[in-house]
Amino acid sequence: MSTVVETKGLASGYGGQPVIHDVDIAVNAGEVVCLLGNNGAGKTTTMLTLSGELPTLAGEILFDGVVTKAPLHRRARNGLSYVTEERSVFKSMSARDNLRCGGVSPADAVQLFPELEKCMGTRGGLLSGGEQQMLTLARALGRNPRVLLADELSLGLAPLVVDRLLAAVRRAATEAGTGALIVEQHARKAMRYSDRVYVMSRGRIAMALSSEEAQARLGEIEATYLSADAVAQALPGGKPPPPAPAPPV
Ligand SMILES: Nc1ncnc2c1ncn2[C@@H]1O[C@H](COP(=O)(O)OP(=O)(O)OP(=O)(O)O)[C@@H](O)[C@H]1O
Repeated sequence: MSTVVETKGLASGYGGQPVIHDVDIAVNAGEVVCLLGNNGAGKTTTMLTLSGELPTLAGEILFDGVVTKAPLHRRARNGLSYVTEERSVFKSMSARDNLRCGGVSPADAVQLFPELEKCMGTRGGLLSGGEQQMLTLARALGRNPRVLLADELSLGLAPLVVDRLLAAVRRAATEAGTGALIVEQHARKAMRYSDRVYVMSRGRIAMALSSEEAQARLGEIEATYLSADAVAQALPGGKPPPPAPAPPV
């Protein structure tokens, strides 16, 4: 199995100040890998750096085994599709034109998401949140990317739509060999559709495990890294969680 994207000792951040440190991540062709972590853990910063939108401050990024410092548009030409946190449909263009200007045929998009057929003539801004994200993902996957980076694809969407989106990513990995790195709030769901999981905390990789193992340890992962208490502790000067109430005597 070939590694399509890899980081070694990666540090990156803003204004020359690192917020992620010593990040080692690898995604193989045909794999879905999930990046979990609480708010501010550094997931989006990692994705921005992998996409070429933020500069590397230390360490390196390799695409297909070759170190790259190329900007996003060059990485995109070489097979990277990047879906950002913000919904990225062109609001005044029809769904059909959104696809065409991404070089994707509407028929391919409908094959992936049949529910898009009825909205092809509708302006992007008038689509529901779920339809917008299906359109975005259809545009990203329609280019048959070697690497898909998807940041919070399913933010604020209904559980059924989340399943549709994650299943489409899974299929692209299994059937087309895309290597996908996804940031997801729905940890449990994401684990069901992925092969491996990285958990980030305070800008570092805290755990790297198979999705099966992550599912078995979900309670521990949530309590330590994803809960409100874990978020409070990760903040500068964060207080430890209050002690659990004493059992009744
Ligand atoms: N544009 C920016 N300038 C300066 N610091 C930033 C900027 N964007 C993010 N940060 C800081 O970098 C750290 C990591 O943020 P990042 O957005 O990568 O986390 P995240 O895990 O994606 O969180 P969330 O789940 O809330 O999106 C945080 O401390 C955040 O405040």
